[in-house]
Amino acid sequence: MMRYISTRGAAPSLTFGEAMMTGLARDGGLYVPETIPHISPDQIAALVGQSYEDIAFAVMRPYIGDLFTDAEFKGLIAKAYAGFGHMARAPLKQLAPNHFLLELFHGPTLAFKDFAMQLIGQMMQAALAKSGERITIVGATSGDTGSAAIEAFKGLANVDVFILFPHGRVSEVQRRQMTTPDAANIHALAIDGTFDDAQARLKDMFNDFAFRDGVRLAGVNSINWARVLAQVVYYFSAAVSLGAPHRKVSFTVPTGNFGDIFAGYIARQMGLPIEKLVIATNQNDILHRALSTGDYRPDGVVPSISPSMDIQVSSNFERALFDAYGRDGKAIAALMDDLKAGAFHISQGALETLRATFASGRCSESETQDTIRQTLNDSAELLCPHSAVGVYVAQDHLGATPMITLATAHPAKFPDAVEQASGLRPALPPRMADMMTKPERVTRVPNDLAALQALVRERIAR
Ligand SMILES: N[C@@H](CCOP(=O)(O)O)C(=O)O
Repeated sequence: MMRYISTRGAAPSLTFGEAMMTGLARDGGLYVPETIPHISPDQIAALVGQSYEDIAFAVMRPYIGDLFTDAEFKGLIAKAYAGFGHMARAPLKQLAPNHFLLELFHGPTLAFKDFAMQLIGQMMQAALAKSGERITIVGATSGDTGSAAIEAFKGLANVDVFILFPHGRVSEVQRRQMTTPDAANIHALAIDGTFDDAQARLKDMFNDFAFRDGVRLAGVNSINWARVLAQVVYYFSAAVSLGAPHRKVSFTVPTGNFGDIFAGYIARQMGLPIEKLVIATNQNDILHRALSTGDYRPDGVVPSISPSMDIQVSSNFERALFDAYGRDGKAIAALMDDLKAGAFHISQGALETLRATFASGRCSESETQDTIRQTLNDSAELLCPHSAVGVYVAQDHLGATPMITLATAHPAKFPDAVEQASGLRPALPPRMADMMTKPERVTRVPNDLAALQALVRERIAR
């Protein structure tokens, strides 16, 4: 049965169910499968024409061990995607010759995060129903993960959800998606700091074992392997629509915490014929700089019109480094120690390994705006700023291989930025129309571990 190991090599290996409920490994690392299951060209060919749900089952089944029976797992997948607003779940649109857009924003909160969050919501509920346990989820968000988690877990009796978002650094729609749900188990916390601060405090909570065990802490960020796994599926669904396994494709991914593009990497490792995975960054371009120079050096988060990507410490890059360093946990632990001291340098061998799979590019604020305007004119597609970053960077990598750019969020989540760029103000779906006038429930919190822990303890004791 599949086991999961830590990228830092000093935590016990776990089953899928344990890794899903654990979040961060106890040595501070991230869980990855001990081996990556291979899908043969014939098995990929058999996915052609299947529903998104059937592809999801075929791709994820080898990873989940005996946590669920086949029938249970199929039932959870069906429930997870039933609320999506598009029959195809992740439809492909053509933008230009050999350039396609994968629309990942038809889920309940209008962002790609719903693909994984809706499913892990179902899986965690089913696992908790079997164990009878109660958990405390703490999540860090730069805008999209938070609302997706709240939507997936609101109102559940055995889960409390605390979402840390950077005060004043998410769009109004993103903020209201987190602050207007009135379920008692939801706690929206606006932290005085950046997303990197929020994610660092979240990891601090996991690394404080007394706190972690005391509140039964669980994570739904992409530090949780189950999040990454669910996102592998749409790489398969898109690639088979464009001719895989007989034709290669490439993907460009607007990138922040590196979870989404890492899911593409896993699809490639499984055998999906992906030529290149292109990392698209906004002005917070640490990943582009790291791939270009080998230097991974955070230099402060600068707010942008694509706020979900305003990140300098991309958690999942650690998973890619783990493979690039030949799965040497000690080497990864040393790099992460260097990062605590300010930066790390990627060895030449590891850099070449990364460059064999990944390319990268950066998009400025004005290029983002121009791309929104230009894409509307040329293809009648209104992009959100994050997707525009992807489309801009993809244009430098177009060629004989079909390029699929991930459209990670609906433009209506960022109406001000989109209107400023295009003159069009995208409307929220009618089901969300009252959100802009509902009362908000939010607690402003300092960037301070002890204060956050006290707040969590106090709220769950109520
Ligand atoms: N861009 C994300 C940041 C958190 O990423 P995650 O994939 O680790 O949950 C967001 O919008 O919250």
